[in-house]
Amino acid sequence: MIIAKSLVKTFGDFTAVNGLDLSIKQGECFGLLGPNGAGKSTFISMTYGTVQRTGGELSVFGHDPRTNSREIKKRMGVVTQDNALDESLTVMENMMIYCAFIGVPRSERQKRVLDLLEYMNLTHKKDTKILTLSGGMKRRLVFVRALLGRPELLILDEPTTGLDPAVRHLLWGKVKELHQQGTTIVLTTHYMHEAEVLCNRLVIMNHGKVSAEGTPKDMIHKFTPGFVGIFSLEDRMKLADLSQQKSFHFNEDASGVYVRANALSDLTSLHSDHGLNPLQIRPSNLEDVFLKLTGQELSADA
Ligand SMILES: Nc1ncnc2c1ncn2[C@@H]1O[C@H](COP(=O)(O)OP(=O)(O)OP(=O)(O)O)[C@@H](O)[C@H]1O
Repeated sequence: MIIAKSLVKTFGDFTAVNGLDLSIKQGECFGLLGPNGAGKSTFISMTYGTVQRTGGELSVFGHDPRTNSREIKKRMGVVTQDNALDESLTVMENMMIYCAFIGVPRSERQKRVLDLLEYMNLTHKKDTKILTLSGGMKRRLVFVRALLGRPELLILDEPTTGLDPAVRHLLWGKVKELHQQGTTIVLTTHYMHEAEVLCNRLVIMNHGKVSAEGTPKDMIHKFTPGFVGIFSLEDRMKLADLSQQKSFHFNEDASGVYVRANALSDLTSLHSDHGLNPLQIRPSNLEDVFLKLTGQELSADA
């Protein structure tokens, strides 16, 4: 559905996307992860022709966005990072104007808007001015807007940033539902848990290209297998010594010392053999992979 080959985008002498290769298939919920500035939004903007590529190849639904972005936009819905709603108009007015803009037949507009407002639990706000909506309501409304064209492909650019847990969980449910109904989804997020919950496949981007690709499970298994024990900072010296001897992966930040080991028993033995009590032990997760691959892991053995 989206194929990028050696894709490049430069802004002046700065290269934002630097030889990106990826292929997103119909029916996937595909995650694009990467640190700030990795080139995720630039890539997304290239898929619908708002940003023109500098080099390489890009096709979406078999079309080149450089020459055929209209065809692509008809079949795609986008939840952008900024809401871009007309604050002085009501919810209904905003959505009706958007329906006209994307060419929904006049006779269908009202029903389509009302159905989607219902779907996103916003019916009671239909005559309310955007100005008075909460951040969570505005985000849900941007989802409504993205779905008005009944897209085959839904692009979600950091869809839950800044939202409270209840709204985030509600949106996760909706994304899962849309995916189950056959919508192809491309998601960028800085919440690793969100990517683990929603994505069947993902890439981690760094400096404008793909660092790693796979299912969340495979990536964890490949790059950071095992378990992580979190210890108090007071234990840092003892743990640093033991990590050298036992080749544990050892990191620390302001909240504690993180020790990753392949086997759970390696961590529990720190308690039985050395009197070191973990505050928590958890299976390693996508955040561990992300920190490792983007070079942000503070590691004694790095
Ligand atoms: N129009 C532009 N002109 C100049 N530089 C740009 C432009 N758009 C993006 N960039 C730069 O390209 C790089 C990649 O930006 P991009 O927004 O694609 O990253 P991102 O991975 O989406 O980051 P974030 O997670 O912060 O949204 C950044 O360094 C950014 O400053």
